[in-house]
Amino acid sequence: MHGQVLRMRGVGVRRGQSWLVRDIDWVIEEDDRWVIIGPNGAGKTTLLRIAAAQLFPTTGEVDLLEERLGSSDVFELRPRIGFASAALTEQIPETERPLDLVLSAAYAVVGRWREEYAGMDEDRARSLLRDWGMDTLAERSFGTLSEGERKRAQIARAMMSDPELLLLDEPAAGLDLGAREELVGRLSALAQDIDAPATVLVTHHVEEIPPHFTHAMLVRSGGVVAAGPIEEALTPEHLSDTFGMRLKVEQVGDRWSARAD
Ligand SMILES: Nc1ncnc2c1ncn2[C@@H]1O[C@H](COP(=O)(O)OP(=O)(O)OP(=O)(O)O)[C@@H](O)[C@H]1O
Repeated sequence: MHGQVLRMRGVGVRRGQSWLVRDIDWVIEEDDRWVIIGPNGAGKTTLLRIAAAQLFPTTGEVDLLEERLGSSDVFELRPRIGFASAALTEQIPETERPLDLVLSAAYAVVGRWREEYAGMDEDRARSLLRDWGMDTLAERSFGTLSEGERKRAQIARAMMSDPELLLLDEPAAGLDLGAREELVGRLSALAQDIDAPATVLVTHHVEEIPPHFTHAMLVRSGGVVAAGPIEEALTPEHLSDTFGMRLKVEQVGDRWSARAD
């Protein structure tokens, strides 16, 4: 597919009297790698769930993979989108093997080609597990994996359907420094792969932004503070507005860091 993967226009989500997100305009092109940054409760997960065709906005229009959300079949759309989040991880049984976790993502994809190529699924699942450093752990039970291994198994699963859009909700949350750095390295390699899908990664920490991510959206209280090419969006002013405190932002090499000013 060429061109735009996602376009939101005037998107808002209301629950009761409050707006979880509002006035969101956002375009993702196929080669983009976005990071969404913002404090707790800013609306990051809400935006990701709309992009995953799991949540319909109260207002506005969403064009997702050349389909209009609300007038197309979400069950055909969803397999075209890879989604990994802590909420999904919690649903995985402790006894599940990573191989089956990844393999079962293929069952969501329906159609004749799927039946014809079913024999290739296990090869693809094993190859994805290898890409994410899980080849020796494919047969272990999920409950025995470290936090970092669980995250990597989830991302391998999200990639199984060869998605056109990859959504990662806080993939580095709860990881120790070594596991975080390993994940950031792998995500950076993915970001550089020209065949990789358009990607959106949600995080609270600029230190977790993998090199070669191209765009950033900063959100606060359901609204966009800044969005665009990462070096234009991720300024001290914008980050300070986003977190409601004076922050210094530094770029050292291809990594970012921030602290109170
Ligand atoms: N069904 C709901 N009804 C009312 N409020 C909700 C509902 N779902 C989420 N919210 C609220 O909407 C706001 C945005 O939630 P969201 O999960 O999108 O934020 P977030 O930026 O991902 O936060 P975090 O960083 O803590 O994960 C939060 O204040 C949350 O409490």
